[in-house]
Amino acid sequence: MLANPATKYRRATTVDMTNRQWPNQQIEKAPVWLSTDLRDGNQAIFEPMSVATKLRFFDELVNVGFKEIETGFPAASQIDFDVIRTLIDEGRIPDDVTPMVMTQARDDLIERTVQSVIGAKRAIIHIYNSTAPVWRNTVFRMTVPEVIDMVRQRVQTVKRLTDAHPETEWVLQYSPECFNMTELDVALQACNTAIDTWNAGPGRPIIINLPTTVEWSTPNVFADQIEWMNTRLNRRAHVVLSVHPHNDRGTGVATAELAMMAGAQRVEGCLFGNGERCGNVDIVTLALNMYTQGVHPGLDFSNINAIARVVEECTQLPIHPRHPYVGDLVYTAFSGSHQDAIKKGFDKQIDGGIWEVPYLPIDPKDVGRTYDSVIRVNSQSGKGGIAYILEREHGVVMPRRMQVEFSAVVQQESERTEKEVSSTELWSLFQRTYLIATEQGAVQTRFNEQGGQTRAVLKWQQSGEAISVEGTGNGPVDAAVNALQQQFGPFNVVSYEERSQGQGAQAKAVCIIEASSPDMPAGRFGVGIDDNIVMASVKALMSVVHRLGLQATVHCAHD
Ligand SMILES: CC(=O)SCCNC(=O)CCNC(=O)[C@H](O)C(C)(C)COP(=O)(O)OP(=O)(O)OC[C@H]1O[C@@H](n2cnc3c(N)ncnc32)[C@H](O)[C@@H]1OP(=O)(O)O
Ligand SMILES: CC(C)C(=O)C(=O)O
Repeated sequence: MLANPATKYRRATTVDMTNRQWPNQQIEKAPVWLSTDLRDGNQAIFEPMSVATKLRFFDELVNVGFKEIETGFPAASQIDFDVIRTLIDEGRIPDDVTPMVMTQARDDLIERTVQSVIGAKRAIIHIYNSTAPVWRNTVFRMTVPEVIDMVRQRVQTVKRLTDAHPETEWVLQYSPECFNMTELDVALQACNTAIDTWNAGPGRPIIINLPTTVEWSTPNVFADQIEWMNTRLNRRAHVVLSVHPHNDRGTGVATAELAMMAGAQRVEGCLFGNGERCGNVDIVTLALNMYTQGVHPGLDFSNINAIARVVEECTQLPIHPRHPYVGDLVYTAFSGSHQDAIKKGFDKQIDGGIWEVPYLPIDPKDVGRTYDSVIRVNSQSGKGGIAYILEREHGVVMPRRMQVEFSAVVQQESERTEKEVSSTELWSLFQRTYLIATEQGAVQTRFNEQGGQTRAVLKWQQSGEAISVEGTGNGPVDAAVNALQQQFGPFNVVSYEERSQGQGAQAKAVCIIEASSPDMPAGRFGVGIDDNIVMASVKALMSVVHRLGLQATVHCAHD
């Protein structure tokens, strides 16, 4: 890299404006969306799409809700010509959808382009030429007046060819390519020439499409450029002002959003930001950004994964796991404080209420995603996330102090393995920690009432010995505690919770007991799960005794 990049790179020209309006605007309604997936997107992939693939993609775009779709560059490729002809000849374009075809501003190409859409109900002919100084001087080797004259002549060609087919409703789209790098007065002259030559007016609509062909400035400069044009275009009421942002600086979405605030009525882009170099603006992100501001974008992403799979198959390009709204990881929190906040947010979230779950800007369900992987556990995770998974996937609701206790166990495990702890592994760790003692040696119990007291007899095998203990108390749990104290010495039940796991006939009782002992005054938790509530409590007691590290002190009543 250079010590002084200013010797090599020119800074974008700012717009001299004192009364800019766009910073005070908000995006209040959806723009007209044009998908250029089949044109700009198709220009940017290893293997351009076949006719069949393009037709499949077109159907998907219609399903998503696009009303304008650029199907290709028919004068450049037979495939693109065949696609648009198939769509028209087979009546595959819904009445409310308008196809667009693109061409350079060259007579021979325009002629073939118009031929490709003869017979369409409505069609947009899109012509472009670059207006920026480097292109004028290097590619076209033309002066400004010569470039303007080229625009006039090519629009006349489109007009002449389309006027011969009044059965189609024709729309002209003119793009001054590299608009963002063009002197504003030159861009305005080119656009107004197109507008006037087309004779835009009632029944003769025109789209003026202003691209950031190669993104060059901060988005606020582009917004200024759009506002400047918006207030100066001829016949403004008959012009649809469109933008076509690219993403070379990684600010394509911001550029489009500020442009909409500055007066853009239409946005061209691709699903998931495919397109030349760093992509066209990502229409999915733009649309869902609007949605999460409470403005419906008019596009339907309620099954975003299915759409993503179609796009991946058609483009043969994978979508990044962190891609906004759709990436595999974008609804997942690994870090403890995020997990804790998300769990609390879910607990508090009211069905049908304003969405207020921390760290999740959108309810994953609105785009057809589940809550399954919202929380994943690794060494960065904390108690909240672990508790969330155990509760959601295994129906175990841990009391707060137990969450702290178990998260230390999980932390140790994930640091030992240096890996994520899956939900299955988490459950197995939970079982090894809390349930193993009771599952290994099945306890047999007998309870009966004696003079208003409950008498408990507990039997189990321990190190090959059959143990049997007895105790009385004011209920089965109290009696069982007293019986176990005979065997293990004193311990004190600090808290007791019982809930059901599952529903209906399959439901089980989950009992969680916290107990302390003279050697472990801070206490430990034990868990018992059983079809029977009392049995779950006894198992939880056996578990907590084991976790307190209590050893048999008295061997009583051996069978
Ligand atoms: C920013 C964008 O995405 S714009 C879209 C770009 N997409 C494409 O180009 C894909 C399809 N294009 C193609 O396949 C080819 O360019 C074709 C088939 C259309 C034309 O191919 P060719 O006739 O071989 O010409 P080629 O592409 O090399 O064009 C160069 C000529 O066109 C001129 N030209 C380039 N762009 C334009 C334009 N927008 N309007 C008018 N003339 C143009 C150049 O000045 C050059 O003229 P010259 O030969 O007199 O110097
Ligand atoms: C709108 C056209 C010319 C385009 O693809 C671009 O400028 O990026």
